[in-house]
Amino acid sequence: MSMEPQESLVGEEYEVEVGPVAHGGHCVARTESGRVLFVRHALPGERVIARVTEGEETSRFLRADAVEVLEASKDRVEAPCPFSGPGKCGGCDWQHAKPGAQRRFKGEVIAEQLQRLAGLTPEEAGWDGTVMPAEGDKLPAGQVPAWRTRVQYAIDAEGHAGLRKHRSHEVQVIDRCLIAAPGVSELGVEKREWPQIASVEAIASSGSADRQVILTPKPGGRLPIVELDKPVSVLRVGEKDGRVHRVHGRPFVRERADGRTYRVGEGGFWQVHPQAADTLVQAVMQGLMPRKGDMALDLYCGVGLFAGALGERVGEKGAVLGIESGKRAVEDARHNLQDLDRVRIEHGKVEDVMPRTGINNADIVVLDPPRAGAGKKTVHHLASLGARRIAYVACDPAALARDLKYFSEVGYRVVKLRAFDLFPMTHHVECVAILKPTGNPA
Ligand SMILES: C[S@@+](CC[C@H](N)C(=O)[O-])C[C@H]1O[C@@H](n2cnc3c(N)ncnc32)[C@H](O)[C@@H]1O
Repeated sequence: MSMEPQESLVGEEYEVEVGPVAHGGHCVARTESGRVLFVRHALPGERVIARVTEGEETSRFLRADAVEVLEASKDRVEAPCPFSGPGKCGGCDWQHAKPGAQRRFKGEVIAEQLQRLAGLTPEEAGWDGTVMPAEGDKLPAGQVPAWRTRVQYAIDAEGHAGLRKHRSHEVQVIDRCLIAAPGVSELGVEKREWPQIASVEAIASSGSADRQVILTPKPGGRLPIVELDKPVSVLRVGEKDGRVHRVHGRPFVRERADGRTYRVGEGGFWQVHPQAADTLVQAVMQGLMPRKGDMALDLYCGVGLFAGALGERVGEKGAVLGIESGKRAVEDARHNLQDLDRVRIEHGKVEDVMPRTGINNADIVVLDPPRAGAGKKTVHHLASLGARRIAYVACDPAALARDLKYFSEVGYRVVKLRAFDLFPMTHHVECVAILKPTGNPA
């Protein structure tokens, strides 16, 4: 292997015609010599000047920003956020696109991943090709949905709060994040200084008035007295153990979904969009159609969102088993579902707990894995349980498509797929796929 220093192409500019959207919040373009560019801040069909932000002579592809638009797409709008644009905040990918176009791009990415990794057309996946906005997010032109109930602020060397630039540790200082939920903005994290602090996560529950900040001090840094514009509970990340500890106030926030209250402690997972938990529960229950007496699994169950919904529906003769690897989330799930004695929560990794507990059958299954997906081993194990329906909740269409392919190898086919825009302005999208055993019309 040659150890010659490679010539950086950062700063080089190319005039290009912009091609389709690719997974990750950018578009594909080619230079005259055929080199592939992943261009941010561009839209399909535009002619732009793309300035390279990452890459060398020998790189397989280059990353670039559209720094000048020569021919604009009809989908382009002026980015409503002043901190969006080349070299600025990396949080949003599609501020410069109309909301309908953003959803269309996300749909194109899902279609491409399904075709490439699972060999499925939208029709074969039981998908109408649409990406649905969350309830209340269809706003008049120029208005932006303020949906983000959890914001991870990075703190710069002077102690100012901001957000990280794209693929960088640099901080874009901001005075307001346009997509932050009002409960987060009202705290005024951006208005004060945070010496000795590396990051501040601000959480505003959408199901209660609970507000929380989780502080990560710099190495050796001391915690400040936290005075914000609204009362908050304060937690900190321990320097030695990396775990979240209570400083004052409640160590959890209370969220609501499907008519139940869920305690979410110490930085545990909860969907970030206020409509997301209810939207996903509804889609999963419509797809699984639980029956009284069913044996149900909720894999990667977090604080018990789907286990709670299933526990309500399978009746006293049914049973629900949730599996979750986060210790604190398991405690919360057990607390949240203590009134449902048919629900049991096991602590551990799905791939370890399933074989260990000897689960060998289930009527219905929901799985909601992290971005990496479930993987071949878990998919194959799941298929052996003989469930009549499986609901797969996915935040990464590439991992979903790969896992759908694994399911198809072991006798399960996707019969319905729905996609939801639960992350407006960003490239993220949530999918719910419903699978049935091949050849089973029920
Ligand atoms: C996308 S979240 C879903 C949580 C829950 N279904 C919800 O909607 O609130 C994924 C969860 O899986 C957990 N997790 C990650 N890897 C795991 C594994 N290998 N086995 C079990 N749980 C895992 C995480 O701690 C997280 O709570």
